[in-house]
This record gives sequence, structure tokens and C-alpha cells, in this order.
Amino acid sequence: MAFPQPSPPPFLTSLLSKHNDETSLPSSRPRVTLTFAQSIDSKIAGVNGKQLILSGKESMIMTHWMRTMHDAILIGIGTASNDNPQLNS
Ligand SMILES: NC(=O)C1=CN([C@@H]2O[C@H](COP(=O)(O)OP(=O)(O)OC[C@H]3O[C@@H](n4cnc5c(N)ncnc54)[C@H](O)[C@@H]3O)[C@@H](O)[C@H]2O)C=CC1
Ligand SMILES: Nc1nc(O)c(N)c(N[C@@H]2O[C@H](COP(=O)(O)O)[C@@H](O)[C@H]2O)n1
Repeated sequence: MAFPQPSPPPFLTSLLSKHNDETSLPSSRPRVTLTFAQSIDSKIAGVNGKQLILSGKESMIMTHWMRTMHDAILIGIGTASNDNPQLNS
């Protein structure tokens, strides 16, 4: 997977246009996006919170593009210690 990519992947274009529409939400309210990958049996991690690769390349590209659209990334302490995510874009 090559980062950074010059422009959003086509499957994100419609989603991005909604985020960029300043009239869709009052500017006085924070915009919060929750993103996660989920298994078909509703799990987000393995036994004891072990990190699982549940999605694929497109999902990770989407996650990293979403990060570029936000001012901050919030994660839990369990995610920090279990996944040690880079939290880059
Ligand atoms: N599949 C995916 O997309 C993702 C998977 N994960 C996986 O999920 C696993 C667990 O992640 P999380 O469930 O998010 O656990 P977490 O431990 O990362 O986050 C839960 C947070 O909530 C706080 N908390 C717990 N009870 C609370 C309460 N009553 N009031 C206020 N704060 C409270 C904890 O202190 C903690 O910081 C990780 O090990 C990671 O591997 C994490 C993020 C995304
Ligand atoms: N989109 C997606 N698919 C999966 O299969 C996943 N397990 C996750 N998990 C999230 O991705 C974070 C990785 O962050 P870095 O790229 O290392 O910064 C991980 O911590 C979970 O939040 N996401």
C-alpha cells in the first residue's frame, strides 16, 4: 500500500463530499467519526484483545484518509498497548 496517495480513492469520494459540505452540520459542534473493522460475529479483536486483521487494503486506506480529515485521533489504553498503532496518516 502506497502512502500518501495524491487523492482520495474513488470509493471514498461521496463520503468525503459529505464531510466537506459546511452546510450539513453546525460549525459550533464537533464532528466525531468512529471507524472500526468488525467480524461477521461482531468481534473487533481476538482473545485477550489481541489485534486481528479483519479488513483489507481498501479499509486501511480509508482509515488513513479519514485521519487526514480530522484534527485529533482518540484511542483507548487497551488499543495503545495491544496494537501499538502508528496513528499516522
Ligand atoms: N477492529 C478495529 O477496527 C479495532 C480494534 N481494536 C481492538 O480492540 C481492542 C480493545 O479496544 P477497546 O474495546 O476500544 O478497549 P480500549 O481499552 O482500547 O478502550 C476502552 C477505553 O475506555 C475506558 N473506559 C472503560 N470503562 C470506562 C468507563 N466506565 N468510563 C469511562 N471510560 C471507560 C478505558 O480506560 C479505555 O481507555 C484492542 O486490543 C484492539 O486490538 C481497537 C480499535 C479498532
Ligand atoms: N480498518 C481496520 N481494519 C482492521 O482489520 C483493523 N484491525 C483495524 N484496526 C485499527 O487500525 C489501527 C492500526 O493503526 P496504524 O495504521 O498502525 O496507525 C489499529 O490500532 C486499530 O485502531 N482497522
